[in-house]
Amino acid sequence: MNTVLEVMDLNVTFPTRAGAIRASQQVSFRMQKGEISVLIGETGSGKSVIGLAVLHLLPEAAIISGKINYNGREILSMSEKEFSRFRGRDISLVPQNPSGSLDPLMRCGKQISESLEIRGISNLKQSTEVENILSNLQFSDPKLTAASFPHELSGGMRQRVTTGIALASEPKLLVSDEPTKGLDYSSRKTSMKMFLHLKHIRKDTHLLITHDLDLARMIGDTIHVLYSGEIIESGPVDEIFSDPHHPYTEGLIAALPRNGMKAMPGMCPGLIDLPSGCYFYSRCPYQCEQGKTIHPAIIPVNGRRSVRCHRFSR
Ligand SMILES: Nc1ncnc2c1ncn2[C@@H]1O[C@H](COP(=O)(O)OP(=O)(O)OP(=O)(O)O)[C@@H](O)[C@H]1O
Ligand code: NI
Repeated sequence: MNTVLEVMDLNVTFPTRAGAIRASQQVSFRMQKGEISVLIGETGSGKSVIGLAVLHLLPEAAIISGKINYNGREILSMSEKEFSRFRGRDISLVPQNPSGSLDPLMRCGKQISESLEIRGISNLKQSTEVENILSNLQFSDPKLTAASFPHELSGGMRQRVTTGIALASEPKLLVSDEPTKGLDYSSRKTSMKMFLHLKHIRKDTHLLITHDLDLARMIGDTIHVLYSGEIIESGPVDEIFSDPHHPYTEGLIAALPRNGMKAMPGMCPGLIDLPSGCYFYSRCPYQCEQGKTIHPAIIPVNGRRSVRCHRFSR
C-alpha cells in the first residue's frame, strides 16, 4: 500500500497566561493514496490544529512534538525554507475562511489559472481548463463564474472556487477545513454534491476537517473522532456509523436530526485542566470504575478500528 501521510504522536500545546492548552495529544493516523480521511469532533476538539501542523502553519509560540511523514519524508521538523516547496504544490490547504484566501480584486477564473500557470499549462489551454474545473465544481455557467469577482458570488460559491484553486495545483494531498460550515441548506447540498463528484473523478488523497457528519459519511473512507485534543475512535466510515464503539461517537450520531437530535448532556473538559481519568467520564452513560481515575489508551479492535475506551480493553 502507498502511504501518503503518517502522523505519529503529534502533540501541540499553546502556552497561555491561563496555562498550557493541550490542543493535540498523541494524535496518530495514516492515510493511503486516494483515501479521504475525516477528522470530526465538536468545536475546540483540535481538528484545525492537526491540519495546520501538516501545513507548517501553526503559530511560532506553539510547542510541537511528534513526527509527520509525507511520502516517506519527515516534514514536521523541516525548516520553513525546506517545507515551503511542499506547500501548495504537494500539500494544499482549503482554509476555514475562504474569503480570506481569495483576492477580492481578481476575477475567479484568473485566480484558478494562476495555479495552472505554476504547473506550466500554456495560456492557450488555461481558459478551457478553468471552465472544466469550474464545471466539476458544480457551477452551471463556468464562463460567468470565471469572469466574476469573489464579492459577486455567494459564500458557498466562494468556498467551491477556493477548492478549485487548491485542486488546480494538482496537490498530492488536499487538506480542507470545514468546507460546509455556515452554508445555507442549498449551498451545503451543492457543496456535498461537488465533493462526491470530485471523489469519483479525481480520487484525491484528502484530509477533510469537519463537524458535518453527513458530509463525512457521504465522501469519507476513514473517520477519526476527536475529543479534547485526542483521537478517541478511528475506523472505516461505514463501520463507525453502523456500530460506533465510543459513547461519544454514539452520542454524535444520536444527535443527528434524522436520529431525533438527542443532544449529549454536559460539556467537554477544558484543554488546560484536563482530568486525570477518562476525558469523557463526566458525560459517559456507562461510567466504568476505571474511567474515574485511569486515562484509557487507544487500543485496536478487530484490525481496522481503534477506540479509547476502557470497556474495550477488558
Ligand atoms: N493560536 C492559538 N493560541 C492558543 N490556543 C489556540 C490557538 N489555536 C488553537 N487554539 C486552541 O486549541 C484548541 C483546538 O483548536 P482547533 O482550532 O484545532 O479546534 P477545532 O476542532 O478546529 O474547532 P472548530 O470546530 O471550532 O474549528 C482550542 O481550544 C483552541 O482554542
Ligand atoms: Ni477548526
